[in-house]
Amino acid sequence: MAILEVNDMGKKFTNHHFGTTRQAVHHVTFQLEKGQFIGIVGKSGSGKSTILKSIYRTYLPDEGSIYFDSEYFGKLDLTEATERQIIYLRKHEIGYVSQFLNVMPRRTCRELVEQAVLEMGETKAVAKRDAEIALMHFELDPTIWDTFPNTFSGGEKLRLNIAIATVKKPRLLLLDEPTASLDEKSKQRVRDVIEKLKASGTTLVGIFHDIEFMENLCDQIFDMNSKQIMEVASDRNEG
Ligand SMILES: Nc1ncnc2c1ncn2[C@@H]1O[C@H](COP(=O)(O)OP(=O)(O)OP(=O)(O)O)[C@@H](O)[C@H]1O
Repeated sequence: MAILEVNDMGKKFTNHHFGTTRQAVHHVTFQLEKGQFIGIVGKSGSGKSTILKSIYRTYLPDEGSIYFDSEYFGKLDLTEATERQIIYLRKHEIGYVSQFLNVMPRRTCRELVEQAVLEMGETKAVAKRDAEIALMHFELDPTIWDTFPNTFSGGEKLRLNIAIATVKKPRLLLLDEPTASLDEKSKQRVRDVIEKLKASGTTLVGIFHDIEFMENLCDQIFDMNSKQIMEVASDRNEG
């Protein structure tokens, strides 16, 4: 059974001040089974982020449906889910990583990762252990674990962002160019975590400008230009 089914989804933005309407995306259809990864490719402004934000319900689509097979609620249309359901899903089942760190202020790096684990119902001891493993994996220096991330470098913020989202092992993970300014070694670290999450059943939707990075991880690629799925040969996934 599909974990995520996007059916003929569309979203337009109206600017009341200028009296203009822009169709950001139109006719988006794809489905994902448990543990699959779909990559979205297309030129700048073609609506890639709009698709992710519609699934996360930052935006409410005005056409089509987005069915998510929730562990807690069962199958539900995210375009019709209540705010309470969306809040629950964001906390427990659907993760979103962008290039920007958007976290509670005055929480240390370590506390932020621990908090993410605690939200999944784990004990304090497990949260401490998993947070340290994640921070080490993403090579955040222990000297900054107990400091506030507002002074972190761009790359450190990105790596912390990915650590917070992935430590929860969400059922569905949305990745909006999270590796944009990372070096090759850090990208490899992100790839390792994505591979582990896939193997443990996390379903992923991702946008990466680095097509090579994406191709070897993805089961499907959605091309914004043709609105078609390009199947990725399975031998490429094994390589
Ligand atoms: N909140 C918004 N209000 C108005 N227009 C928006 C909004 N969000 C996106 N758009 C418009 O929708 C279109 C698609 O934007 P989107 O960010 O989804 O593209 P993208 O493919 O992710 O681009 P990029 O690769 O440059 O990040 C753009 O024309 C953008 O201006």
